[in-house]
Amino acid sequence: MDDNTMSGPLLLVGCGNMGRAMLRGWLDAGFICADAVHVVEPAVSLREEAGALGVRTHVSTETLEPGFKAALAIFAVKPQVMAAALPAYRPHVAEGVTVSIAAGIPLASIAAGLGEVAIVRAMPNTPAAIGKGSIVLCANERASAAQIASVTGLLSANGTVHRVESEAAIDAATAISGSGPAYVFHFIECLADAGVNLGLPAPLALALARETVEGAGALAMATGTPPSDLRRQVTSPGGTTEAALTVLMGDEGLRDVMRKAAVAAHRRAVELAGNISA
Ligand SMILES: NC(=O)c1ccc[n+]([C@@H]2O[C@H](COP(=O)([O-])OP(=O)(O)OC[C@H]3O[C@@H](n4cnc5c(N)ncnc54)[C@H](OP(=O)(O)O)[C@@H]3O)[C@@H](O)[C@H]2O)c1
Ligand code: PRO
Repeated sequence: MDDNTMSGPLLLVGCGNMGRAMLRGWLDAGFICADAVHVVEPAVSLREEAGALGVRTHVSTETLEPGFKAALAIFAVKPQVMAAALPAYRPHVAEGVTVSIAAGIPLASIAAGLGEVAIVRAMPNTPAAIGKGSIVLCANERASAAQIASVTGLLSANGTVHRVESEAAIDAATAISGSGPAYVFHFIECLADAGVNLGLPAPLALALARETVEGAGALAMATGTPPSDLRRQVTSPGGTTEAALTVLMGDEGLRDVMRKAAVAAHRRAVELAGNISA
């Protein structure tokens, strides 16, 4: 590849929750043609779902053409299966750039499975399906500027791409933006439950919780105003928000809970690195 466009086939290995989200983002944005994409996915229902999007599907590497060379290969399989999965792809990825989105798995470990090839480690999140994801990436020394630009170009169909030089930042980002949508979805669940507890019908409580998170997120992005200022704008002295924030911002409040949750996620990312030999 000599610029930031795809000049050959794209190989997606694993089309579960995150692989499918990314594929949808690429296709919906028109960043790739479906018939340039080969998906390897052992699960029949997921393979059929991918096939319905127009991409070519394979149960394993055995049905890839023997001389198949991916310009860009994306590994979206669980960290625990990376070590076993990588070697079969060696002949197919040697000339392109490989992207791994597996939580915790270091660049060096991926190279141990694939050989000394160009590798980008990326951490996306599920809003990638609608082009609203956050993607953090870090490349090894084999990846050329053109290859990194090509990966960045593709992943920008999934959302905002942040390049980092330190691989350690990928594990930290995993705990914040990679897992983060689940924290926000749980917040929506909790806010809706609180509404039901106060007597609102469940569908109305859920609608209000979803709309509030969407609206507050959009306002935070649109204004660029610090979130602490936006919070103060909601908080009338002696009013209702202040009463609630006394609970949320008290000892062992949300800040403390969030920090502990992120530390637990980060610790797990570091543990997952042990699932493949370097
Ligand atoms: N989900 C997220 O929000 C998210 C966000 C950022 C990063 N990630 C990372 O993305 C990766 C995938 O996560 P996920 O949530 O999408 O998992 P998932 O839903 O389990 O999808 C992974 C898929 O890969 C398939 N697979 C297993 N071995 C394979 C092989 N050798 N070749 C091709 N496909 C194979 C699995 O099939 P079987 O189930 O039949 O084994 C499964 O359908 C993980 O490494 C995770 O850390 C996920
Ligand atoms: N989903 C993956 C996990 O839970 C990685 C970040 C989001 O491990």
